[in-house]
Amino acid sequence: MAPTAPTQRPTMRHSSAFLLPSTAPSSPAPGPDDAAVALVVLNQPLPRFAPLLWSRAAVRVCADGGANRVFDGMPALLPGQDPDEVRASYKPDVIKGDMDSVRPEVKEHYSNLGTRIVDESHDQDTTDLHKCIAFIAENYSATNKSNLSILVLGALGGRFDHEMGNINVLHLFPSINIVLLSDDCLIFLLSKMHTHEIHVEKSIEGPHCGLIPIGMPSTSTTTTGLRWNLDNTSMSFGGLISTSNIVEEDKVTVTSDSDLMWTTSLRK
Ligand SMILES: Nc1ncnc2c1ncn2[C@@H]1O[C@H](COP(=O)(O)OP(=O)(O)OP(=O)(O)O)[C@@H](O)[C@H]1O
Ligand SMILES: Cc1ncc(C[n+]2csc(CCO)c2C)c(N)n1
Repeated sequence: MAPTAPTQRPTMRHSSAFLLPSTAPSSPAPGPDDAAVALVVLNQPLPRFAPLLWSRAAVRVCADGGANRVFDGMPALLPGQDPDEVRASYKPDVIKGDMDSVRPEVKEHYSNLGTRIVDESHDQDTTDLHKCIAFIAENYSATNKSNLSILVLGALGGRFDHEMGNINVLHLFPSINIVLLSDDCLIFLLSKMHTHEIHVEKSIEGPHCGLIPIGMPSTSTTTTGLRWNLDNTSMSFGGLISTSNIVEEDKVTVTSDSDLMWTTSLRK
């Protein structure tokens, strides 16, 4: 009998070029071949790069109290500009959630500017972030979704139950490229269906990184480009997980028999 061919997975490429300033010499602002960006703002302090990502996004959605953060936080991040003008130009397309956190005057302000308000207070089983991702997924056709990145601002560094709920959303929508962001780090999911090529933008991210089997153990993970690479290695909670690892090369590759969370630190 002929030997079985090793499983070949298609390669998926990842890059955080969306965080590069437009003036960066190595990389221009995203062009027509780049993924479309949808932005979701959560109810946490806005990261410093919020105005940049806002300007790159095709659609901007606030999860409930995330609208307060845009209303209060964008003028604070743009101190040279008139706060009223900032509030007029940084207008969310949608505010969605169970509406127990957005302040009435903030809701009124954006509603008057034409923001769509989607009140789902009847649903107490899904989080506001889940509701926002579902909204974006429903409003993008299947073909567009493969070319869509959803960037989630304020997803980490707050309440632990919220952080875990935010990470669960990555697993609820495994076929959508979702990146959880804070001022300090980013996280995305690496599906076991692909080999992953992660292009690390060293001017803005690293050197610290982690590769974490969050849903179930991995019996075999292989990497290149890290200081402590895995070579057909098992990972599980209670055993080895790869934290405090270091990115050594511009390109990191990961192949695993389980979905893994990839995280890198962001430079200040
Ligand atoms: N402390 C936090 N840490 C991490 N994420 C947060 C935190 N607070 C809010 N979020 C995120 O922002 C979203 C909107 O939060 P908001 O405070 O408006 O409503 P909530 O009632 O606390 O959240 P939910 O309705 O989802 O339980 C949440 O779904 C969550 O994703
Ligand atoms: C088993 C279980 N645990 C917690 C909640 C509470 N909860 C989860 S999402 C959500 C909506 C918040 O906008 C709320 C209240 C639930 N429903 N079911």
